[in-house]
Amino acid sequence: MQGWPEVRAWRKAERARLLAQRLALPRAQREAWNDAITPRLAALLRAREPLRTIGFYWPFKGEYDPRPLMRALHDAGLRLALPVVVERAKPLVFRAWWPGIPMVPGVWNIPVPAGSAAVRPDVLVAPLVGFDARGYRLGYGGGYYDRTLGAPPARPLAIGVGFELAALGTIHPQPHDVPMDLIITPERTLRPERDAAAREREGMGEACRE
Ligand SMILES: Nc1nc2c(c(=O)[nH]1)N(C=O)[C@@H](CNc1ccc(C(=O)N[C@@H](CCC(=O)O)C(=O)O)cc1)CN2
Ligand SMILES: Nc1ncnc2c1ncn2[C@@H]1O[C@H](COP(=O)(O)OP(=O)(O)OP(=O)(O)O)[C@@H](O)[C@H]1O
Repeated sequence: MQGWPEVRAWRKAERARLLAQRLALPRAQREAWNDAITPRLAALLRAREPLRTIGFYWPFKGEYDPRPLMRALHDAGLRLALPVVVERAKPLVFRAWWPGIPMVPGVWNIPVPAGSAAVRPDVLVAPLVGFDARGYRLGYGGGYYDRTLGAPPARPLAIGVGFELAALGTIHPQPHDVPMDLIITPERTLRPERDAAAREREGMGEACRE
């Protein structure tokens, strides 16, 4: 693939294909996959304690639905937040969320908390339209998560969540793309950094074997 115009066109087509596939899933299939993701994500977050604030999202277009987990984490005393597009082509702002807080429609009519305080999540759970084994994520094309993760000062731990049908060989990463630290699907947890190091070691092991 040559250059960004070609990659951008390819991403646009892949996005459309993956979204159509996801939206066509029978509800029971989606629910089964959601139910498989929730305990994996919960265990992963528990292993990372102490956590202060977790940035989630309000699902749309057939994304993994994190709301049952959000309620459970809230009851367990964690602080939660939801993304708000405050300005086009700027990082997302996260606003505190708790069960029952009034919501208003944001961009694309995705509900956002009405007027709660802006907070800085130390973990971001990001929905995936597509992903690759190196942890790169394909979203809706706004670049919002890339900008949010690329913005100083402290980079939150980034966890991508999606279904296996979103797996791609490569998303043709560009300089602006920020890889996820972890990716969770109903079937596996990818740790791109660690997996790459393991592949490297195996390769070396092969070469060094007497
Ligand atoms: N559930 C959920 N909430 C979320 C996100 C998400 O991915 N999932 N976001 C994660 O980012 C933010 C909203 N994302 C957006 C991404 C793109 C555009 C947008 O305007 N897209 C252009 C197309 C861009 C292009 O293809 O060049 C458009 O529709 O015209 C708007 C919002 C915040 N909330
Ligand atoms: N840090 C950044 N600074 C400037 N432009 C950026 C930055 N990150 C992304 N962009 C721009 O935003 C667009 C993002 O396209 P890309 O295909 O990477 O989106 P995406 O990762 O699918 O979107 P999203 O993160 O909103 O789900 C590109 O036009 C890119 O040039």
